[in-house]
Amino acid sequence: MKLYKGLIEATVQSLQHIFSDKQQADRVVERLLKSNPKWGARDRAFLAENIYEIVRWWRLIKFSAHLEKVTQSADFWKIVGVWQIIKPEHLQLETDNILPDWEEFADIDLEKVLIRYKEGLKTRKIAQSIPDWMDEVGEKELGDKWEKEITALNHQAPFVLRVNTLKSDLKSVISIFGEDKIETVPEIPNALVLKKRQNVAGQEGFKKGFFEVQDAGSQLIPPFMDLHPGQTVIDACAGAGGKTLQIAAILENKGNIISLDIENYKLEELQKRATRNGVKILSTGVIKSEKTIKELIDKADRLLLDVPCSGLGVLRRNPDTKWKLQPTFLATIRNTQWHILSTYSKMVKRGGKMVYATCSLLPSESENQVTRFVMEFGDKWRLIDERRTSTADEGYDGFYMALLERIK
Ligand SMILES: C[S@@+](CC[C@H](N)C(=O)[O-])C[C@H]1O[C@@H](n2cnc3c(N)ncnc32)[C@H](O)[C@@H]1O
Repeated sequence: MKLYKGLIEATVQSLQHIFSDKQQADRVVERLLKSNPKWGARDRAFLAENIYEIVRWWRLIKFSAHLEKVTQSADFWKIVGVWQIIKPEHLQLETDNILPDWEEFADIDLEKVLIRYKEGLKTRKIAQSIPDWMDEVGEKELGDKWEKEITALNHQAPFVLRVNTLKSDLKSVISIFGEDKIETVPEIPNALVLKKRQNVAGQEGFKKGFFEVQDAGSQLIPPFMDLHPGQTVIDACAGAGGKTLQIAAILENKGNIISLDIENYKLEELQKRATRNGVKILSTGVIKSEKTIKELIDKADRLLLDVPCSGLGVLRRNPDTKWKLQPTFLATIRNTQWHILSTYSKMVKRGGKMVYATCSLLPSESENQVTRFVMEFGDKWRLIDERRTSTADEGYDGFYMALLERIK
């Protein structure tokens, strides 16, 4: 594709916001596209894809560009230029005609870039573009599985919808997009994969709440909770409520859902989404202190603990996590997870069930927390089932879920 200077300039500025100003990549892209409504679909796709792919392959590009640090505007231009050379579809072209004759690209030597790129491919942490510490933790915790998972997590995620059965059905949503543009997912009855990424938020069907955007792996979690209409369900780390909405659909709007979080703005977003989705059984509450939890002791038939985590299982969607996550955060978040699991579990009534879930690949955030819980609270709880999804083997985001029953 011919490179347009305006688009490359916008890419450079966006990367500066992400790496120098530490802004979130998805917000930067969203703002960029919103503030330039005149750009056509092709330009928008080019920008979003280039920015995300450069964030994903940042270390490999930096290495290929022979850059120690990327701080000045000229460094960012070089990064964008080098990416044009090593991006897979251009590597296949075997042409030396990739970069336009712009002064910003003047010191990029294609031959040198390709030699350095090939050298980088020999070392996993450079080839897969991850920080040293992440490669060490991944290898230590996952052994041989690490390489194939991190490789799979470096591909663009599929674009998955969940049909909202409170307002629509599979057939109707398929007909909105056209049978040739969408695929079903055999294991997940209400999941649909759009073959081509598109902005669905502006569509009538979305505004009417007929479907939501939700990864297939995430859609496996609410059905894992053994839900039945009429139950009282607490979603204790609800965020903006992707899973709350699905729980409401499984309950057929019968029963009660109490969605909690420590962040009020997320619950406000959930309320808006719930209205759009036709959810009638939801109340929300901000967790300000332990009091909120104490008031709900023994109240829940089902509890979902979709705990905060490293997010290593969803790197396909949030590649900037690679560069923002710090090893010290892992220790802190494990403590938070343990606190949530050991104290919030009291909200489940006797005979009730809870699901502990993470979007992390690491056993230390997932299996090991549940093993510890069963060791310490085995007189009251039993583990019924566990599941881990694999991006490499199944194509879903990397989730972990454990179903536990309160027996006493
Ligand atoms: C993995 S996200 C939840 C995603 C959400 N369940 C969904 O399906 O969209 C974890 C959430 O836990 C919240 N959180 C962090 N610490 C918490 C705590 N101590 N108690 C409850 N929620 C917490 C975060 O604000 C975040 O929204």
